[in-house]
Amino acid sequence: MGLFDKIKSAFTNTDKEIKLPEETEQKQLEQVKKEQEKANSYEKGLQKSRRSFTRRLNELFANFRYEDEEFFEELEDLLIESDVGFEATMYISETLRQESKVQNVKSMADAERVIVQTMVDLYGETNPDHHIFNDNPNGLTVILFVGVNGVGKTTTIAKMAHQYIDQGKKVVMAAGDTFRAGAIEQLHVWGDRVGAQVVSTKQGGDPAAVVYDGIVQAREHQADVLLIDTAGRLQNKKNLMNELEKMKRVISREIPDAPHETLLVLDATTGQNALNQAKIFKETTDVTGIVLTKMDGTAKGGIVLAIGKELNIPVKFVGLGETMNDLHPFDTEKFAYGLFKELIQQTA
Ligand SMILES: Nc1nc2c(ncn2[C@@H]2O[C@H](COP(=O)(O)OP(=O)(O)OP(=O)(O)O)[C@@H](O)[C@H]2O)c(=O)[nH]1
Repeated sequence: MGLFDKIKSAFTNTDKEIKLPEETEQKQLEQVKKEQEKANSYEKGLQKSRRSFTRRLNELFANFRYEDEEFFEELEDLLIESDVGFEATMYISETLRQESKVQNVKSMADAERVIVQTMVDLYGETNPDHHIFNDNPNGLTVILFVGVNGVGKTTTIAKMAHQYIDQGKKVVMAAGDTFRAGAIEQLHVWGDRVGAQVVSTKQGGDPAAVVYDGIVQAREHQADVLLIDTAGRLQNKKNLMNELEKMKRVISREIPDAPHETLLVLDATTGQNALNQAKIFKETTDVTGIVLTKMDGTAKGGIVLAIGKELNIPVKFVGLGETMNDLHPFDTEKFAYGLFKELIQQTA
């Protein structure tokens, strides 16, 4: 069953009252409540994109006949402007053309269903590894964060620290961005707020030395997780590569399988720019996953499809707001439902 059918069947079943056995433990009820809250965060966080896409698609169907070439041109424009990316746009448009030819599309409603179904299924197909998170079951998990300045890297580290601490884990953060004025101080402020120890040096110091100190401190305090901030200078690719490689060498010398994850943080509101950054980082270092921040701040929510089709790096987390609880592991079903809720309901 494709993702679309899965979501649709889940949606059409929501009217049925879920009867939990009377002896359901408080813990289970809390778990159900937490899941519901998570689903709501997706719906709330993706509201801007959902409203914009639904409105524009409805306008398209009101103004054009789906059999006309003009319709396809308008559809492609709409998708490109929603940051879906060239490859995914062409794939969606081509799928509709094919389906029209084999006569599976007889009405506007059919055409709308094909578009939404193709997009939803693409979310599932292009990002199959999103749920894989390599933590270290036998000790310290080391996560390296890379990305240019201002994308929300420090805030993402703080959010992740907060969530680990919430689970009862001990977290150390290493201020490996020794380049940007204020970056070290910013991480200290977050460390105090969330209750994580921060290891740092002075501005201009050697980031690899900070990483080493971070590992020493994490071991000394028997921490579960070490989160490492890095500087994100793209102007000089060679320097960036050398700096990241040196940090990674220090880490893997101390802990052979580490870093367990190298997460690239991208700002969803920057569209094509974010994609270009990702291409450079991909050439520079071994990125294991993407954190897409500020999804709540964009009306062009298609960027996950562009990343999936063009980069082949799984999106593992999404930022859906500014509070500490607004960072979520990427969930294809909740994400696609959050984006297409009304359109899926229309086809139900
Ligand atoms: N709305 C919204 N804002 C976010 C999200 N993630 C981060 N931000 C905001 O983005 C701004 C920039 O975040 P920072 O964490 O300071 O940026 P940064 O990438 O650490 O900057 P550098 O340290 O220079 O790399 C802050 O105002 C954050 O609150 C998100 O998911 N949604």
